[in-house]
Amino acid sequence: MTEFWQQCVNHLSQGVAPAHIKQWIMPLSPIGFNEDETEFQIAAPNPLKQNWAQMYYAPLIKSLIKETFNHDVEVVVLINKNVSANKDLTVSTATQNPVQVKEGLQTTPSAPKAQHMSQPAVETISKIGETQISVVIEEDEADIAPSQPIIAPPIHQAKDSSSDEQNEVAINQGVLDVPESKRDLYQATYLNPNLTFANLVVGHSNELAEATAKNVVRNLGRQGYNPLFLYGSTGLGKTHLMHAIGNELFKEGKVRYARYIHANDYYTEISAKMRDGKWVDYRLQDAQEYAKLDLLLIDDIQFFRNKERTQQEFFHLYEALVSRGKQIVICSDTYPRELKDIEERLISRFNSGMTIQIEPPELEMRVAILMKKAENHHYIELTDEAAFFIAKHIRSNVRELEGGLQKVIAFAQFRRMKEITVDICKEALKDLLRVANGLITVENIQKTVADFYKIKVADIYSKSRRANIVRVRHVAMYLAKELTRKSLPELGQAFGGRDHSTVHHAVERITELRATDRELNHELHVLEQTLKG
Ligand SMILES: Nc1ncnc2c1ncn2[C@@H]1O[C@H](COP(=O)(O)OP(=O)(O)OP(=O)(O)O)[C@@H](O)[C@H]1O
Repeated sequence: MTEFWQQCVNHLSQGVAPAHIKQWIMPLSPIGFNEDETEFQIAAPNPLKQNWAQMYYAPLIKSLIKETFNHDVEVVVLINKNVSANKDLTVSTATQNPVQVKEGLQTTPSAPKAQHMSQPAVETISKIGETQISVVIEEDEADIAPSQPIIAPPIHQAKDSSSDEQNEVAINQGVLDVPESKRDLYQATYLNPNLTFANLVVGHSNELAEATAKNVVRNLGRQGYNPLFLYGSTGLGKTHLMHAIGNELFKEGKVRYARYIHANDYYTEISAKMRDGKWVDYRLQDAQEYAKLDLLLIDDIQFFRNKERTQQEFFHLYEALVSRGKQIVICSDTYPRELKDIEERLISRFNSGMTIQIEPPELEMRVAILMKKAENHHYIELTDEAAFFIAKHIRSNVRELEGGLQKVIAFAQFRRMKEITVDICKEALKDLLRVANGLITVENIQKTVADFYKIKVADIYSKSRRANIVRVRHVAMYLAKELTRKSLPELGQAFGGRDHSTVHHAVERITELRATDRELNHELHVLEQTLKG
């Protein structure tokens, strides 16, 4: 058992930061097989570590058991608060470096090494109950210069899938490393190599979407999966998943010509050609190029709203691709039937493949995402309590969660603190907590906005259609959506009994304007700061 557990630890530790090993892997200990040998049980000291281990480590241990003992078992992680091993663990954090499995004990191919790796520096022996665990820590220059962006090694680095080096796309430290021969092709895809399946955290809210995305990779262009239509609110990982599909397909050599494009950029391309009198050129060249694609990934399709010419053009492209069995993946903030001002023939096509929703992540998943993102920053340690604290207070979406973590890290770095505690989070996220704790009310927003633009609060509730009043009302609605947890119907009610769609429209309008109107952006910034105190 000791030897086998050593193998498990080695396997789980590959390419993983020491802080992470110390925090997540070392606290686990083997219990053993149950009586009828259908389960291999592991003990974890608390529910968080139990969840994490069940989600990420159990499948790997299961396959290792299959490999080693040729035995199919379920791996079950149980809580045992008395895992006394925790006290005895002595994983060195003297260097904050990737851990390589000690030679001779290794049973699986080692993870690709970071480019600057030097010789092993420290060998550490840890004790779990009766089990001796050893890991060798190596020096890595990347850690010496933490200010450089470091891409997190995924918990388990993907292994190179092909022996044909010419056609191989290796994954190195979570970044797609595209061979020279394919670099131009890859660049033309506009894919982001950092958005992969390996660094996507999977939980209840996106497990179906992730599984379906992987099915698309397996069944490329197959009816029933084409198009894949992913929808959900902002910042939940739709774009990430879309890029992951593209990267995986490119890596596996299943597509040669792929393209990721935001719907608004597609529209801009088309309208620029029309404006410049180059429509014929567009149809003869650009449109032909699009039609050659093996894979089209189009983001935020709701931006096609009311853009009739773009919709027509896209319809022709869609038909050209799907009729040749080429894959299309679409993202949207809503499901196809709910899309506004989009041609019926497009909507019915969007509906004809696989439509999957991504939902906001639940607490455990938010914690897991934070832990995963914190791995990118080898020079800090995010404590379990701090991760829980952030996850409890930032619930809306992953983008905001990332923003919160960045704030906390910047705050800790500025004060030269390595360990991120709840106190640091409270201090760093003061603004955010005011919002989260409901200290900002709709009434407060209405009053502040009315004062700022020098109109009466009553005008905001009123039915007035005067342009300046409508604009101020929209700004107040936008801020109320951003800074409170009220739903759209609740906000409609708070703004003089209006329909939720009115608030939705106001939020969309101000969001769009804010991206282009610097003055409005500045005003909103001032208002946000005033309201957050
Ligand atoms: N499950 C996840 N695991 C890891 N990172 C995630 C996950 N979900 C989202 N993210 C990260 O959160 C950020 C926002 O995600 P993304 O841009 O994919 O959201 P989106 O749903 O496309 O939002 P929008 O509709 O606003 O475009 C990205 O940095 C992404 O990598």
